[in-house]
Amino acid sequence: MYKILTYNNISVAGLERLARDRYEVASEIQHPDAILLRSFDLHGVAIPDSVRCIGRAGVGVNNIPVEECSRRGIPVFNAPGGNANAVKELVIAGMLLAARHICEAWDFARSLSGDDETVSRAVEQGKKRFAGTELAGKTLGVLGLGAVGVRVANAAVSLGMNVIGFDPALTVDRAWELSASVSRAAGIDDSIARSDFISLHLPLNGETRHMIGAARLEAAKKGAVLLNFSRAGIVDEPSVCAALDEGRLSAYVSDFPTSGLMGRKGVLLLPHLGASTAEAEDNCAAMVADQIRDFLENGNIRNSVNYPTVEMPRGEGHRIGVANENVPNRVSQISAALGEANLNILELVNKSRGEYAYTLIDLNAEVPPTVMDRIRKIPGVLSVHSISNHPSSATAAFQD
Ligand SMILES: NC(=O)C1=CN([C@@H]2O[C@H](COP(=O)(O)OP(=O)(O)OC[C@H]3O[C@@H](n4cnc5c(N)ncnc54)[C@H](O)[C@@H]3O)[C@@H](O)[C@H]2O)C=CC1
Ligand SMILES: O=C(O)C(=O)COP(=O)(O)O
Repeated sequence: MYKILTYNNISVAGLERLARDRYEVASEIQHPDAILLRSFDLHGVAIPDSVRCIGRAGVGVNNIPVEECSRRGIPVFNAPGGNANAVKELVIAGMLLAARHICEAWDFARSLSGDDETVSRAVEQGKKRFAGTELAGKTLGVLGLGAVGVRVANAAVSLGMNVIGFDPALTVDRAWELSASVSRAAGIDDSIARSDFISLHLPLNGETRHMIGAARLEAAKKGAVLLNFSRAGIVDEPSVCAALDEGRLSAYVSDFPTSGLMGRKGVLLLPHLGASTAEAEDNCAAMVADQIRDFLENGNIRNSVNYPTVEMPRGEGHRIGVANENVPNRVSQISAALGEANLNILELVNKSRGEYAYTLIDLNAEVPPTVMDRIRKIPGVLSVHSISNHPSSATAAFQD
């Protein structure tokens, strides 16, 4: 039995991929083989030694100590694109909420009382306070053209907006998906200076933390709207508040409430709802459950944020998976240890990614625990697992 420790509610569509006869899935469990979570903050949590991989049923992994996992030979999986459509739809809603003052107007309409005539009079007198602007013809600057950013950009084009975008690492696939009407901004400053709406779609990391600060916001068009469906930490909150106070920004639409933003004029807050649709929750949970399963049962790595993609079809051999530092001679030392134990390598795949590498080896016989220990002790080897000899159909299920 494999044991999966869950944090957060994981969609049934994902849990169903982990068959009850082979998987025990629970929010409290001893010696888990894997952790399956959404936004739960894993920083500061002692990850048990038994954990072989971590699956994030979503995209952002800033809630996971990825560096520590890498050093311990633990692949971290996520679900690229699995919730992108859900986020895109809420971003479009966010632009409309701000442009048409929908939240304030909704509050006003809900506050009305009296008979039909009284209400009707109040409506006609009050509505001028909520007159807005249209999206068509306005410029949207999209920062980060990944799964979400590209969809937001394309949807905005279809609403008649002029769209500019910036992504220093735009992939060829994303470039193909992007509408030809989206033009390229020279950089972040250029995007901000030219936009009526600025939408952030990049990961929170050391480079992007507080990326949107005072200097950049000073260059914004007067009355611009800033939308943040990425992470709170990408903006410098005091600078955003100052820009709102000065009227430099007319609204800040954020999926990440903080005490400093609550109740502040011009701030529209949603409770981290971007990925909270039935479809996105199902997609992400199913993708990540399949990836965890394929790793535990076959040693394959797909959609990992810290280890290379490694997939090897299952044959007759006895399989081991080794995570190691990406330095010379690791594979030769591993194969020497196997050879000295008279084990014959049938297939071997070794891939590296940055500082880390991963090797899958099929052998003619089971690797005895003493040899596994010997491999484990090779300097630079981070984790070694013997992979059960009952290949799963996880890959096939995923491709469906
Ligand atoms: N509100 C919510 O519920 C959700 C929030 N998110 C957040 O949105 C972020 C983006 O999601 P996806 O588009 O699916 O991720 P993605 O990985 O497909 O795209 C991120 C893009 O940002 C770009 N990027 C990185 N650094 C940049 C920089 N300094 N300037 C401009 N672009 C930069 C990357 O090159 C990449 O193309 C996630 O990392 C997550 O934090 C994602 C899903 C749901
Ligand atoms: O996928 C992401 O990055 C998200 O922010 C979604 O978070 P959630 O799974 O809804 O807690």
